[in-house]
Amino acid sequence: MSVGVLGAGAFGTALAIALARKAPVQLWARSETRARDMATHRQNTAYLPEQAFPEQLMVTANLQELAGCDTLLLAVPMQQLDNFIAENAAALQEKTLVACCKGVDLRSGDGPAEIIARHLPDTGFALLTGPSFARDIAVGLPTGLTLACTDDGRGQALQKALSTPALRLYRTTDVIGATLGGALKNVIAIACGATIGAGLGESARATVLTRGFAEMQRLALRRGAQAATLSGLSGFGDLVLTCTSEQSRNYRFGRALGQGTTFDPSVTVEGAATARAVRDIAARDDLDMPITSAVAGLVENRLDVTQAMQDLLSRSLKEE
Ligand SMILES: NC(=O)C1=CN([C@@H]2O[C@H](COP(=O)(O)OP(=O)(O)OC[C@H]3O[C@@H](n4cnc5c(N)ncnc54)[C@H](O)[C@@H]3O)[C@@H](O)[C@H]2O)C=CC1
Ligand SMILES: O=C(CO)COP(=O)(O)O
Repeated sequence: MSVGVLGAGAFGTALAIALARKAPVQLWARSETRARDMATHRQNTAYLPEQAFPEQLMVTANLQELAGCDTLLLAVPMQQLDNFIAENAAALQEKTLVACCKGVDLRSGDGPAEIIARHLPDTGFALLTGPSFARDIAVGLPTGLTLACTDDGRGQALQKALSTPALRLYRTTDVIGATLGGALKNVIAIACGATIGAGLGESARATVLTRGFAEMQRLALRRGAQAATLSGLSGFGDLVLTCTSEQSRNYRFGRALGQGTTFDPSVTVEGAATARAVRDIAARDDLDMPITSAVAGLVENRLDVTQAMQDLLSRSLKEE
């Protein structure tokens, strides 16, 4: 299997570094200047400074140079995926595409599998997701991920090719569960960050995390996911990591909301758009997702954290 990575942000670069420790990898960046800078300095100074590129990592801004790769990892932000696939469909045909993004597209309500199937119906698809910070993967710290692929034969081949001594992939055929777990945990991480940022305490965060997990399960099971996937790395595992770590951008964005401070708008925060997309899906499916709705309200500046928590606390008492 010959692997290329599309998208040279933090995650694409980290995956390329990890995989290039065992085999040649081509990393594609959309900016020619950035690609040249990375090729010269053998590191990604913008997104992952001080992580030296292995010898077998090649960088290019020319997609044609990845023509020989049969497997392409897509590491562009979720809200850019549709345009990215549409613009580059010709170069992506007859490849196995492994989406590495986490989220739900705001315009269509779709995940990566549906978006790719719309543009490239005959293309093999898998999703790589789970608890992992880019820097940890780049450094070579032990990390477990979920590889979801409905075609288990393809899934097995990908699992083998994309695992390394430090990066351990677990396999599932439940693409729906893996997609929704990875998408929704970011929304709940924003809520947890907001809870801590507003000074509401760690006990409150534990409740938000746990009730957020109940929302994740409610939506995912309704959409056909398996409960075991939600309890696995791509669901519960990533939820715990993202809701409790200062490394998480979603958590830090939420914390800034709670503190009433500004947050750099250029930073990728997948949970912000996903909260709005999922709030709309839940309304259509007649599902109760109060924490997700609250995050959507915070993101849209219709609510502040005090009001959002007051709304959650004043709901009628329920069975767990
Ligand atoms: N950073 C992390 O620790 C992890 C990130 N992810 C996921 O990976 C995905 C990408 O995130 P990051 O790499 O962290 O984001 P990032 O903000 O570090 O990088 C995004 C990259 O995508 C490129 N990009 C944006 N729009 C594009 C377009 N239209 N065409 C081509 N390239 C485009 C940017 O130039 C940039 O290189 C997200 O869905 C994120 O949730 C998943 C696990 C860990
Ligand atoms: O997905 C991630 C960890 O698994 C990265 O989280 P952030 O996007 O919140 O930084």
